[in-house]
Amino acid sequence: MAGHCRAVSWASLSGPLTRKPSYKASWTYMAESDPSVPPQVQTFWQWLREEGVVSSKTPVRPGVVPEGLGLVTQRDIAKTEREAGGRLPMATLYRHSSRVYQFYYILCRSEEELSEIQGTQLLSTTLDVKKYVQSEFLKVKKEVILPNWQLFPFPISLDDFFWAFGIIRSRAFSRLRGQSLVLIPLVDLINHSHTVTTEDHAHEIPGPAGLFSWDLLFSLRSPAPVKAGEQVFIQYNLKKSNAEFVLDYGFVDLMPNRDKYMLTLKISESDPYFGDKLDIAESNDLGQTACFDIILDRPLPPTMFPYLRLIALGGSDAFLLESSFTDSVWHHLELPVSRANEELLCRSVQHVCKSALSGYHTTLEEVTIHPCSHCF
Ligand SMILES: C[S@@+](CC[C@H](N)C(=O)[O-])C[C@H]1O[C@@H](n2cnc3c(N)ncnc32)[C@H](O)[C@@H]1O
Repeated sequence: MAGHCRAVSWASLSGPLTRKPSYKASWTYMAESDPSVPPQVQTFWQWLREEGVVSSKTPVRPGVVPEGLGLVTQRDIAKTEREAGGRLPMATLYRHSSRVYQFYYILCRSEEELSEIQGTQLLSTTLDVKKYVQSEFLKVKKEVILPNWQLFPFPISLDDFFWAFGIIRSRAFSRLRGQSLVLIPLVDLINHSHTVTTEDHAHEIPGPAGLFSWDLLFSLRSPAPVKAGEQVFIQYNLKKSNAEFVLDYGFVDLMPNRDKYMLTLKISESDPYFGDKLDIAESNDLGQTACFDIILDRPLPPTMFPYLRLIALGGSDAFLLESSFTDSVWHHLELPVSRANEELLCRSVQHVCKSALSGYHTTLEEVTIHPCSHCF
């Protein structure tokens, strides 16, 4: 089978009713499986070999790596080769490879365990997502599962639903033509590295039938040259904060600028100048509530201080809210308006910080890092 390119189409990725493109997997070479990978993965790999999807010269194979399982190259993938279309074409079908399905994992933590992250924004986001998944499950159960129970080979529990939700969040590829999300099992073994600075890795290419075919190859391109035996990495997401990384993937990333605190500010409805302040905020693309990402070691968001000064505006400074200042008020707010206004905004920021910090049950000095058996 060496050198033979065989395509397998994955019905799970498309259906005749949707008329969406179906993906095909193609491998140009053959590969041996790594004996250290779990038996299920070996069985799956064997099946792929029997189907002619992989071969001994397949450029990557599943391997045991510090991140759990990953994709390890069998030969050098050179830069020129990559640019000339040296792809890692792949697609598979298998389940439960990961040592830890992290999203599922954090969402399924008990209230007591979650109290370890008490005070963090991660806790409130996790609890919100948990509630959302639970309510979605009830909806899906009522509208899809119960009316079609005969289609499901086993009862589906909330736990199964959390599992599926976690799989999608941590393993699906997005932004492909015709599909908002795709799950491609073997490809989903690819791990993240902060050293990769581009998200450009997933591509669709026409299948053997050409441009007008519904069959597409999913092509994953290594963003960097990789030496034989090394792991291939991609960049999962350049924009997510570390809290989002933990929620979606279960780990924090080393890339700078991921440590964010989202400061939420609000113009109070009981403010005597509420209407005027809201008009000014809205004409500067902000609203009654505005969220500002405070990133460690980075300058504060430029619109945060004008917004804070606007919220604090009152007393003898309230003349700035008059209509004659409509065009220039924001410009004035970019610099301190008065000592009283500046002191008020400092006090309110201090108050926000103190109440955020009071949510933690330990101080930084009291925190001891416990080695965790689930961490890599
Ligand atoms: C798409 S899967 C990758 C395959 C996964 N390692 C496995 O064993 O199935 C994503 C998961 O891999 C792990 N992972 C990926 N990149 C990682 C990294 N740089 N550090 C730690 N864990 C990582 C996380 O558990 C993440 O949720």
